[in-house]
Amino acid sequence: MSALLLRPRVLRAAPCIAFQTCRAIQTKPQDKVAHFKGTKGNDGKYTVSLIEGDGIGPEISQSVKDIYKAANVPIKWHSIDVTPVIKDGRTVIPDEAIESITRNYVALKGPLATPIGKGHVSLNLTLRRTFNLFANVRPCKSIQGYKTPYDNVDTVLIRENTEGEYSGIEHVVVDGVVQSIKLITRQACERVLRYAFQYARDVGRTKVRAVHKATIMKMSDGLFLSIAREISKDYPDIEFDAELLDNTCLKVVTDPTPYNDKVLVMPNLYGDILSDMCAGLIGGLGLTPSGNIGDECSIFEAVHGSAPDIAGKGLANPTALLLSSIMMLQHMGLNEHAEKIQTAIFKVLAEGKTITGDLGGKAKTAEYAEAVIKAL
Ligand SMILES: NC(=O)C1=CN([C@@H]2O[C@H](COP(=O)(O)OP(=O)(O)OC[C@H]3O[C@@H](n4cnc5c(N)ncnc54)[C@H](O)[C@@H]3O)[C@@H](O)[C@H]2O)C=CC1
Ligand SMILES: O=C(O)CCC(=O)C(=O)O
Repeated sequence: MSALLLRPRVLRAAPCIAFQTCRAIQTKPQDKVAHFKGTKGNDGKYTVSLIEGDGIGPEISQSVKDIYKAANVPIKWHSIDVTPVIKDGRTVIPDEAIESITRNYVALKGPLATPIGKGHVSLNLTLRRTFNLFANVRPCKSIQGYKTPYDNVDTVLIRENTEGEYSGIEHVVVDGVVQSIKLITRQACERVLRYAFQYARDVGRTKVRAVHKATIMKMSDGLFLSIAREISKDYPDIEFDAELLDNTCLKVVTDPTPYNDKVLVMPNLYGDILSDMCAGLIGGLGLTPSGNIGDECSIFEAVHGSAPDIAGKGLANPTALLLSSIMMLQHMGLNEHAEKIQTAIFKVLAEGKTITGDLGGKAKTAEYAEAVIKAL
């Protein structure tokens, strides 16, 4: 049944946190049972849908596949093609791809490029909407041994993932005047906010902070904020406050430490931008993972895009996609495998001998992956 049809009482049920966490992603392991619905096949393996993606996507996906094979992770990849098709005048994901993710409940996705100012709609956004992936969880934690201006960044940002500024409702009013609508619904606010409070509780973060611009967007962000206040009453153990987005940006880059005990939750666009900013604090987009979480399926992907400037040169850092896959393994309850691979990644990064160019090293993507395999 469409979530839109659910009665409010059902919507208010606390969402189950979709994945367990460990050192890279968070500071404290969770004890909550993941709600991954997939089951192993007769061969003892899970099937995971894999979208290799555009630009650097195939290169970094290859690293994940190589490392998983070496680590004997009980996963079979089902590669799917999401080249868009037009159906009834709308750009949609091919049925086979939708069926694969629906069947497997989980996917790992490389970056998908979107044409600028023309062409097809974003397939990233289409996937999030198709599968109702309402919360985008973006943790960002300093890598031990990799020196940046701050060595204690540990932010967790949860972004509303299906509407807001990315609703895709745009039209020409008259020649020279266009309108893009920021759509905010109570239903989408409630589910992502409740998820954020529950997430904070489950991972031992004591505060939830709503990031907004309700001073300007009094109705849309105003609704988000007022629902955040309402929901906070159901979580008396979690401190709640709110902060204007511009102030958050200033404070995070001035001193990220006060954000280490918080979960930041916000409308779609703010989360997109703020997460890139946080990535900059720990060494860049080559390092930050994310999970698009839904009630049925979840899709894990790096925060970064297709990096056309370095695509096809073997220069990409696969760590962000690898850490996204670690979030995926935790979501699937494959914690030992997650821990083993993650430990190897951090060992290689901390040693600093075989790191990629974005981190100041000289290693090619495949050499880095080989070093991780040796460290397993
Ligand atoms: N979730 C997704 O699939 C996303 C897709 N995109 C798409 O990606 C395309 C390019 O967007 P950009 O704005 O250039 O952002 P981008 O994230 O692709 O690249 C920004 C900068 O970060 C670097 N970078 C990114 N990932 C890296 C990695 N793994 N290793 C080393 N360096 C890395 C790039 O070389 C570039 O200099 C666009 O078509 C956009 O629509 C952008 C963001 C997210
Ligand atoms: O779909 C795109 O082109 C980029 C989307 C993006 O940056 C994101 O939402 O993470």
